[in-house]
Amino acid sequence: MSVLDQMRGGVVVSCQPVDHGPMDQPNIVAAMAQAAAAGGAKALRIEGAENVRKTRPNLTAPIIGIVKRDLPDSDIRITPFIEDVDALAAAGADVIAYDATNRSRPVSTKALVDAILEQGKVPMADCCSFEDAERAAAQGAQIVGSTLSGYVGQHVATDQDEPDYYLLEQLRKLGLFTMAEGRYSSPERVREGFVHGADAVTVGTALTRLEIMTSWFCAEAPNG
Ligand SMILES: CC(=O)N[C@H](C=O)[C@@H](O)[C@H](O)[C@H](O)COP(=O)(O)O
Repeated sequence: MSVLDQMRGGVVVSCQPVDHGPMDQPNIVAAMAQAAAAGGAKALRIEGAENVRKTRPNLTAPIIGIVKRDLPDSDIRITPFIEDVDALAAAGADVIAYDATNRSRPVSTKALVDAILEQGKVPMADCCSFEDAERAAAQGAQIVGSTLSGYVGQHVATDQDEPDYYLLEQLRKLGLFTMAEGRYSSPERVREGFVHGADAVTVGTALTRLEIMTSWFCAEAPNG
């Protein structure tokens, strides 16, 4: 079965602990991935080649790999360099996701897609708009995701904001595999994602960022 068919109609769990928090360790990421797969996740989204390498051996489900970087001269964070693509491929990622927004960047999106295809991996475009996805489709991306909607520009979405169902419906029209991603923080939102045309829905924070999840519950307690 192809990687896309393995993910179709299912939930992808993004195992990205809070940066530099106590759970930000390859062993823990690998354990979270195994637990998520045991719970029914059809694929895992993993940040960092080291985490992918640690996770791969104990998992049959596809891995969507990314590398996140903080660059001094660009706002692009997700898989900005060809060397990131190569490291993720060598570590065992099946899909490689990259920032597909139209912002100033060190390496063109076309070069990134070409490098991912050259490695025999599936390119996934993390988009914030329909235009991003259209451009990505023309360049050879095989998955388009709503990942960056709400995170580019002035207003930055909070975890409490709704997912971008409208963008999802637009992405659907391209006829590519459509990933709903970003603020799918409850089973109801996952259901809505499929109603609005997702082929798969990625859930991150609500399952794998314990500090943030805990704070949601604590916010309802009288002593915070
Ligand atoms: C904007 C950005 O950098 N998103 C990242 C992409 O990898 C992750 O921080 C998100 O956790 C992931 O997309 C899943 O989304 P959510 O955590 O909302 O379920």
